[in-house]
Amino acid sequence: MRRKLAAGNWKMNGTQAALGELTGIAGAATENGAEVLICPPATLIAAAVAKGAGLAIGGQDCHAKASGAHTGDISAAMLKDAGATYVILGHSERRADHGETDALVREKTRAAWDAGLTAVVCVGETLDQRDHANTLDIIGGQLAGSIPDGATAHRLVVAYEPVWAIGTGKVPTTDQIGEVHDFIRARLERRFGAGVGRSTRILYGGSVKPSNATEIFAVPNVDGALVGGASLKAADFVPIIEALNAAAPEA
Ligand SMILES: O=C[C@H](O)COP(=O)(O)O
Repeated sequence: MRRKLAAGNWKMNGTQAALGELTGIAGAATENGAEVLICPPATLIAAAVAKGAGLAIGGQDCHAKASGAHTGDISAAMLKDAGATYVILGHSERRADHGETDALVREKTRAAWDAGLTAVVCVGETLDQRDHANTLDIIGGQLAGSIPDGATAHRLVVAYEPVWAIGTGKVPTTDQIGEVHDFIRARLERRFGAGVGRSTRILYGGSVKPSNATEIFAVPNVDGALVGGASLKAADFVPIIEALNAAAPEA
């Protein structure tokens, strides 16, 4: 059985004052419900671990190397040392802003696994790619290129985030989400075997809000969400967690 996952990506938002939101968010995390993950800026990870009892805390990126002369970067082991258990990798904003390729994301994922972190590997098509009916080819290529051999359901989560849906208020239809999630599930089963493929969680991300969460979580093979803007405030994120808790478990 796949435990559902409500993941919040705070991106480059938040100072110490933002940690006050964690109390309300943690209040919605129950032992038998969805796992709740918050990925704050790196500066807040240790404090979030201290304050966010009942929450998993993650990083938003890590370097591919374990240590060395890489000014400004953070290794997977450093995230782990600060108390993180997850790290988001290959987010489209990093692919766009920092030129991250599938090959680099694969190296980072390997580094995350070596440090004992669960990697949330992001994939997603641009609007132009969707308009040219290339969505599944793009997703298939990103999956093949960004995930190293040796995946397990414990150390891998896949997040499907259409680039055109991030922060735009535009959301794919439930049929479009379902098509991509079914495709990702099939690719994971084909490459890593039925056991790993069926037990790996696949999140949807892109303009998830309290108003659309229930509909999205009813789509088969949607095991939760990677939420940006609506994870910054407990008042927005808690109803999303509750919608996930209310969603039927996967068949
Ligand atoms: O990582 C989160 C996604 O980029 C979604 O962001 P958003 O919920 O603000 O659209």
